[in-house]
Amino acid sequence: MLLEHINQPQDLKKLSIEQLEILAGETRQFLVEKLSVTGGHLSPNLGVVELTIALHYLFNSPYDKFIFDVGHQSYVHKMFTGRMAQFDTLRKYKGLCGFVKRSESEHDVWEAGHSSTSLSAAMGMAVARDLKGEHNKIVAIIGDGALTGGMAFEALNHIGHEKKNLMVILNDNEMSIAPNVGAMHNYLAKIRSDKHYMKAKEEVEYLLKKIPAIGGTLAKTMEKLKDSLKYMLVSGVIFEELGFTYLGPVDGHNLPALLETLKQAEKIEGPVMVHVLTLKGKGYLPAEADSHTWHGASPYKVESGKMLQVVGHPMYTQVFGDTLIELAKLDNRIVAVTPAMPGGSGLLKFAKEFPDRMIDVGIAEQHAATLCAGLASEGIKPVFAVYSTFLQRAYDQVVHDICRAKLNVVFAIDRAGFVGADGETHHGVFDITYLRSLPNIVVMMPKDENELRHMLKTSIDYNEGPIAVRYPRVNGLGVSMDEPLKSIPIGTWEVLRPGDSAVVLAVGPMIAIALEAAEALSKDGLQLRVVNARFIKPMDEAMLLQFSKEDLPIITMEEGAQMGGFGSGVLEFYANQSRYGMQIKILGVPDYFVEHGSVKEQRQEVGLTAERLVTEVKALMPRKRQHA
Ligand SMILES: Cc1ncc(C[n+]2csc(CCOP(=O)(O)OP(=O)(O)O)c2C)c(N)n1
Ligand SMILES: CC(=O)[C@@H](O)[C@H](O)COP(=O)(O)O
Ligand SMILES: [Mg+2]
Repeated sequence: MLLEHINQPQDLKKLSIEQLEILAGETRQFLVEKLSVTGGHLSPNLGVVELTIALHYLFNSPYDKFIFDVGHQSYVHKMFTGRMAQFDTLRKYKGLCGFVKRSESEHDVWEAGHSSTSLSAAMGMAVARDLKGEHNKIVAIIGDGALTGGMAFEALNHIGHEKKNLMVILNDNEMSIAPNVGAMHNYLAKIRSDKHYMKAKEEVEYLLKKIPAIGGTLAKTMEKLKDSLKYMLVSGVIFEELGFTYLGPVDGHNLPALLETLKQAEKIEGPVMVHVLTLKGKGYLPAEADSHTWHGASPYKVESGKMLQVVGHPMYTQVFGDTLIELAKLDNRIVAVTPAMPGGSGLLKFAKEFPDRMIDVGIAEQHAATLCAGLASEGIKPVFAVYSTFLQRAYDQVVHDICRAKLNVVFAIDRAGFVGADGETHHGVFDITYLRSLPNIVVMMPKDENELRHMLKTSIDYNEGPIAVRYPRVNGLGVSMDEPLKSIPIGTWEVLRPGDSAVVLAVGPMIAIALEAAEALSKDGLQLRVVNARFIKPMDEAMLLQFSKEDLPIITMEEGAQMGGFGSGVLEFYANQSRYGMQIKILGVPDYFVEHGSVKEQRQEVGLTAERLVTEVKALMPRKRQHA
């Protein structure tokens, strides 16, 4: 096995081209086997095996810098940079990260997780290199999906203008997570698919090479025509217009062709775009056949290609999708908008049922948000289905275009709270903080999947401005969902368990944890009142005033940043009411980025557990007795 002798990129350089091709096969086998146990981003990584081999074969990482966009396709890079032995811990707690990670290796020069940052980072590194008088290569590897991100266009605009020496490898597999969308996608498809065009291009390029030998006036005329001919036939003319030298498209699985093109690119001054055509999922038939499903694979059986289904009640995501269909049947104002996550957001069935009321804008959260504002300004009821972490990308649009204008946009915020294996770049732990501080917005979170249904109904019925319902990346609790949809009065909480020792104001999945703690405390004679604080904004002020009258110690519990979160809101409320001397404890996510692992491990790490709540309630008791 060649693979076992690859401990560092230099080991690749000792191999012949034939051996590199054998190594590609062994690398795929390694990925398919390892990820059948750990799960992970299988199809993206199977698509970049030859490309990653070629990059490490030709260039000298970490002196030459590889910047992976998103970073979910960096497993092969990690294999060749000394981390093969750690793949059993991929995306596990304290194990190998599923994205590029500077702390793991000197070869990991740029961290991401969110899309479309690689070109800006590459430009920054190129400017830095030139200011320092260094001469290393800078290579950004960006997918066709990530290229639909606005940041990528901002960077292309700047790079093409500044003409810095850097290389952009466009890994074009025609897929985002789902099939890619947009005009850029269509343009790339034209380049990819126009075989006659490619043939003509080859013939004319052959002729252009012969011009000097033709001699006489024809040669002079052809010489004059050369640029316009080249211009006409350079397939990536859009990139050439932006100041790049475009090379390709080249077969991303043909190592000799890849190596030749990259060697050619290396010699070119200024920015170069190398257009590489790959097959997402290459080499593993189930992933080739359905690279959408195999984009983020659960553990699976290699032979059958059957993913091991997680047994449990429907995910909140599925309940969202089903409920939105139910609501959309009754209300034709409803339009769903997704930034390239139709599957992850649970909208595939909706898209089938209402094809003309489902909009996938590509990886373009900023555009998606203001598109929703435009829709709402004309009386449509847009439902912006977005992961909490990716909504961060559109913060100004939420502030400037939606909240300030008080437009009736519904935010269906999925992956709210810890997300598990994707880790720190993907947790939805900041949206409570960044939304509750905005005027005109309602923010709520259900206690279970049935209440999610009612909150969606509430959102559609609400016409006083923007409203957000956030829900976690977990299975529901298995509660009944038979009752007819009903609106919930805005700003009302509910007491789920009575008690007069202390009050816990719990948000979303923290409620189940609070009920477990209450049960344990009752065995010690302490009665914890459990409140479903389902409206983060506006809060139930009547209930808050009641608690201060009863002089009850209060604990808030949220799977979100403590800084500026729901608990902060409770503190602010009492401070503004001049209710001094209240005993209030905030349980949330501390002020650091929580790494990958399982949701359970992440909650354990930050103390969002029943045991912790029991301890905190007991710690508040003596002072309460002192009062008496
Ligand atoms: C800002 C942002 N939005 C959405 C995502 C979710 N996401 C992760 S990978 C991906 C598709 C990327 O497509 P492409 O760049 O073509 O890479 P491929 O998986 O095809 O190799 C998306 C939408 C993200 N990581 N960041
Ligand atoms: C890399 C990326 O951002 C997406 O693939 C993300 O990992 C999807 O997350 P879910 O698995 O929660 O849909
Ligand atoms: Mg792609």
